[in-house]
Amino acid sequence: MKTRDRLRIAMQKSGRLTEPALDLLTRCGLTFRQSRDKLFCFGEGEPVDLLLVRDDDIPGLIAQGVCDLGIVGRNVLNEFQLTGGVDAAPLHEWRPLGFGRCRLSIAVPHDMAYERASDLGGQRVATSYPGLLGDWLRTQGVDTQVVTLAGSVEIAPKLGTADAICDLVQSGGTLVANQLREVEVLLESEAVLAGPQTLPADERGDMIELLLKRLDGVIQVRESRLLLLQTSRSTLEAVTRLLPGGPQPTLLPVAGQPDQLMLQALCAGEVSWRQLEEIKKAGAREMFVLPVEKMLA
Ligand SMILES: Nc1ncnc2c1ncn2[C@@H]1O[C@H](COP(=O)(O)OP(=O)(O)OP(=O)(O)O)[C@@H](O)[C@H]1O
Ligand SMILES: O=P(O)(O)OC[C@H]1O[C@H](OP(=O)(O)OP(=O)(O)O)[C@H](O)[C@@H]1O
Ligand SMILES: [Mg+2]
Repeated sequence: MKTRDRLRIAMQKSGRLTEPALDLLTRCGLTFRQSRDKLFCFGEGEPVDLLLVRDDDIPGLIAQGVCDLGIVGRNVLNEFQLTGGVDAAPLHEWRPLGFGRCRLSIAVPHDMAYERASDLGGQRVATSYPGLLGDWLRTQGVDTQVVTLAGSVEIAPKLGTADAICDLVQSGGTLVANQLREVEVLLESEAVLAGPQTLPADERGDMIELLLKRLDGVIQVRESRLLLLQTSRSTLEAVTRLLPGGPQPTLLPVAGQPDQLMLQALCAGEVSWRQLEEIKKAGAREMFVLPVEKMLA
């Protein structure tokens, strides 16, 4: 295949991962010219283009070298690794991206007795993930018939085409609506940045390394908060003890008030109202929690 000098990233054209994936790439400083109804988006600033496709096609496009990277659910990536056939050059999960969280679970009708995997012996389980389910059943040593369906898996037990199901669960609402009970979690999933196991040894490899660094910065700050507060020197120790985890806080003098200090702390996650109230009780005042926009270590 002709080598490209621009990086090409595959992502879902229209679905659950589309908005958060575009948002993430935008935060990494990438902008695109084409309208999103098109299959191809040309990158304006950096030499990075997008291919907008069905999520199921993303691992194959990377394995064939049509795209250098893809943003796809771990469920789809791992299923491809198990069932992709000749196309299935081993892929690598370069980064978990923290959105599109769900799990692949086995669920059974409320009236079916289930205590352990062996209870599935001789039963039929419907799924759109025959690779992941088959792999799990093998590790459990259970002989179960896998019924592969493209969608609407949750109604298979009612239709009598299966005894149990193996499907994605997020809120659990679909299971409740279909009188099903979740009994095993096979995979915890989220969107990931997938790519080949070894990066291309040309400019595209350099571009991927740059993108990974930016992604790390974006992912790290997405949850980060900067906490600013004032405290007197006498309450500093008590206040510091209550600070949420993160690197050592910075202390600054307050002009004209020698016993007062301004404290600045980077917190790894949300700072709740309750935490703020506790810190205030310990002697802090003038507290601010600020989102962090960019960070470069
Ligand atoms: N409740 C959920 N149900 C299904 N997938 C979810 C859920 N929450 C997060 N996801 C993740 O989002 C991914 C995309 O889900 P979506 O329903 O948009 O896919 P799709 O219908 O297969 O889309 P496409 O048209 O691209 O094939 C899933 O593969 C999974 O990783
Ligand atoms: O636990 P929940 O929050 O209910 O989410 C899980 C459900 O969502 C998905 O279906 P979707 O609504 O996308 O329909 P589809 O199966 O036709 O894609 C998935 O296949 C489950 O059925
Ligand atoms: Mg799909």
